[in-house]
Amino acid sequence: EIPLKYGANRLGKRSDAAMKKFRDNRLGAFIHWGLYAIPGGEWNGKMYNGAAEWLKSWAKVPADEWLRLMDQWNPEKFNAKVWAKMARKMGVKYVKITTKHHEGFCLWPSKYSNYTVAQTPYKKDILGELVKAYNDEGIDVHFYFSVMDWSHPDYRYDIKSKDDEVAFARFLEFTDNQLKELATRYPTVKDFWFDGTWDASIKKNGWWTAHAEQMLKDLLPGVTINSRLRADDYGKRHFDSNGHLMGDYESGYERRLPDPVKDLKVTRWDWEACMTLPENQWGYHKDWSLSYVKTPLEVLERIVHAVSMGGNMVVNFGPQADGDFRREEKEMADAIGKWMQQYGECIYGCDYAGWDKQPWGYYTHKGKEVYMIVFNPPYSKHLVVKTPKGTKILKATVTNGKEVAVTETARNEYNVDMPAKAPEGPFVIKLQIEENV
Ligand SMILES: C#C[C@@H]1N[C@@H](C)[C@@H](O)[C@H]1O
Repeated sequence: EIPLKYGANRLGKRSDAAMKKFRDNRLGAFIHWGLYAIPGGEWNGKMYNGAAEWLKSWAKVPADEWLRLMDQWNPEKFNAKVWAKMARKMGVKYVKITTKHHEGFCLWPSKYSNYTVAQTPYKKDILGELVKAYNDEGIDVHFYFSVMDWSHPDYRYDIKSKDDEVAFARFLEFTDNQLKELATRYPTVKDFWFDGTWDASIKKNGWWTAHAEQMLKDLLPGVTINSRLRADDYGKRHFDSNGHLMGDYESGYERRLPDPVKDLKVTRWDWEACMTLPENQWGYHKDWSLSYVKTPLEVLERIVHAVSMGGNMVVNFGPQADGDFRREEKEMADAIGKWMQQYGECIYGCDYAGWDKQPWGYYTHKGKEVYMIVFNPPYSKHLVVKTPKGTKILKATVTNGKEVAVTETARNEYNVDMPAKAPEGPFVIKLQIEENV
């Protein structure tokens, strides 16, 4: 192996309680909320169909002009308790909040920046209100933090001169200060999800990424850190130059998922995917007609797909500037919540089953049980199941406890009958199994 000073600190999955909780949570929500919610994708009368939180970039708005949006930041409908109840009803076990996105506006009153909620008409600590409200509902809070900061004069996309080096060193110190501030002000935070780490300036400072991870772990024992923060001695990201995962879980699956047959390598490590409802809108965009918007069924399938491969799924919400959510997002949260209420046991605490993928849907596994989550019921009314060598199916029940017939058709092959009255929409059959027979 290539000797590395800033490569992976650990081989294999973390096995401590904090990581187990991260893993068992399985379903999270993303909150992308910042100044970008005010223009909602429109600038000087022109609508941009790129991601709304990148509008400053699409419309080439100078930082000082963009940050003047702070004068309008006063979400009069914002109620952290209402947001937390919506998350609980959706069945998410954690929420990732954008503490600071690329624009540099901080949802907390950072003493290291003039671009924070404290300098807006709203004044109050939004992040603090949200952390308390979610925690009071038993929901873990994770912090999204963008290293790239378009508001900061010392940010550099690349390091091409001594001046760049000196400025970027100041920037990294500023970033350390903000991270320490977040960790000490909000000690119940469970995870840092870093973004905006793809520039050459970060790749050339792999040492800092390892330092930032260690600094947070010293301040918050058990905290989890995503792979996207990390760059090794040679600028390799997520996986170091020896192919080992850096950070505690892979975070490369943004708006995409590993193939359930060809990409089974992901089951060897922890990973978390995140997704948007439109094709690519994280922050609030006024006009969702500009791209396809996923149905609850399509969102559900992505959640189940991720868990079936041993990953977590985070579904994104982009609150309006007034602090309320758009109708489509409220309806989505409601629809997912109804399904999770009925079938959540096949998601929470579940993992990759290691059984061959079948066309009718997905498997998840917990203890002595394997769950079949059926999205595509076959005309044959039989669900073909192939178990690994040495594994037998003892019994199959639908969630209301009713048994369905299981017929062995060959060694390690079974037909599991569809329930006589198949429920509307994706449903779950629970298999009692016996292994090493
Ligand atoms: C690119 C990019 C960013 N990564 C996603 C999680 C959003 O924050 C988007 O703006």
